[in-house]
Amino acid sequence: MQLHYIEKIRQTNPLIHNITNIVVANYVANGLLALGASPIMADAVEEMEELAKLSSALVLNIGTLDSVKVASMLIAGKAANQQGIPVVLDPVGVGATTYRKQVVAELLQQVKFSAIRGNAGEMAQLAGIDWQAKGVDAGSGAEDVALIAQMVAQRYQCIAAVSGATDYISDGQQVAKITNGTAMFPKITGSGCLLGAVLGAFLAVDQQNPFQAVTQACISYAVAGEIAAKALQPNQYGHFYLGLLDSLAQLDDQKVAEYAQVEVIGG
Ligand SMILES: Nc1ncnc2c1ncn2[C@@H]1O[C@H](COP(=O)(O)OP(=O)(O)OP(=O)(O)O)[C@@H](O)[C@H]1O
Ligand SMILES: Cc1ncsc1CCO
Ligand SMILES: [Mg+2]
Repeated sequence: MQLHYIEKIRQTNPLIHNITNIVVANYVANGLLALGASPIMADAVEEMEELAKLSSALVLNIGTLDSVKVASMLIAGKAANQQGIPVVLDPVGVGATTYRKQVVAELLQQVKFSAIRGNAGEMAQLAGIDWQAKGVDAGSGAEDVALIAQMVAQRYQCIAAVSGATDYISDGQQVAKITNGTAMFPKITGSGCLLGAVLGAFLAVDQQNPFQAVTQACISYAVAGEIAAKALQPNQYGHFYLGLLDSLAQLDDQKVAEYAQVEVIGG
């Protein structure tokens, strides 16, 4: 079956509202543009409700959170729920501090998320599993990552996407295991944050099949990185940073299908 997510994104040019961190905001906006979506980065509490009416998806990323931003996230999330548009959570570094844990708990309580995306350390924290995370980096732990994805999906009734060398996507029952990608991804900052925004764009064009939308988003993004890395020496991280944007711009659904390395278990 040939899927047409990228074609649909380019045809409909969905507006993706991001409340994201100061490290990656510019990169995420450029990545969404390269893919064919339309980014808006906006934090002011005064404009959250209006933006929910214009946007096709909302992405909340707590990377550089503060109390003002969190207040906007809560209002934006609730307004997006009311409008029926998908909301994505990126719980950056959630295990690192008490404040991050408290904020994520409150967001999860007050906002219904279509998808939560994080690295293994962040998602293990949300699943309540013991894990040695390191700041915003994944760290290591003994637990089966597929199980972490399933647990997060069940606990928060959403699609869970755990990124890493292998990505695991779950709706609570099925788990998709994706082995595309490149070891250059963790050498640039914001690669996970951009993936969270890309989930927003894919969900925006297919609200009926969120598991499929998130799985295809993760495959497409990993394939874009894989193709970008092929043209580079192993340590050309700066070139990869830009090459990933070019590769997203050049990607199409056919190339994704050609490169996809995915296995779906359970269901
Ligand atoms: N070692 C690896 N080999 C292949 N692909 C990888 C590897 N590590 C990460 N990826 C890919 O990198 C992308 C970003 O995921 P990652 O888990 O690195 O995000 P993250 O830790 O949240 O990043 P950041 O916080 O810097 O934004 C995903 O598409 C994932 O598949
Ligand atoms: C490095 C860093 N610190 C807070 S957010 C962020 C971007 C990657 O998660
Ligand atoms: Mg991250």
